[in-house]
Amino acid sequence: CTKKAKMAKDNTNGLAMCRVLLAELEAHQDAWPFLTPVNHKAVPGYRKVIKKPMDFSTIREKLANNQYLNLETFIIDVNLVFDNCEKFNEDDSEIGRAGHNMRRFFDERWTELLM
Ligand SMILES: Cc1ncccc1N[C@@H](C)c1ccc2c(c1)OCCCO2
Repeated sequence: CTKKAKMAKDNTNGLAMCRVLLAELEAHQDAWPFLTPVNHKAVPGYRKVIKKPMDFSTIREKLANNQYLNLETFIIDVNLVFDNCEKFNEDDSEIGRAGHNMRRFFDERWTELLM
């Protein structure tokens, strides 16, 4: 088993974990604000404030197009969803709370799967 073969196996395992984690994020009851791209026509100011929009359906598309090298690049996009949420929404708002709940859920799940 060469180093390269081990790396390839790790990436395969990592990508399998991305699929499991994404399915769980999409199924979460607090996922509703994050399932599709924010329509900037329906949300004034969003396009100006949020430089790198991201949502679960875009992550699903990127995963299907093999655009994630490994688990790490996937985690970066998921965290972008939650960082955008914190930037735009008050902590004490429906969407803000959903974002905090989803981030906590995600952090707990990927650390469980990895440890
Ligand atoms: C994650 C996020 N951050 C900031 C604003 C919106 C969103 N999510 C989008 C999908 C959304 C959620 C609720 C909405 C909405 C759009 O349409 C405008 C009317 C109110 O209802």
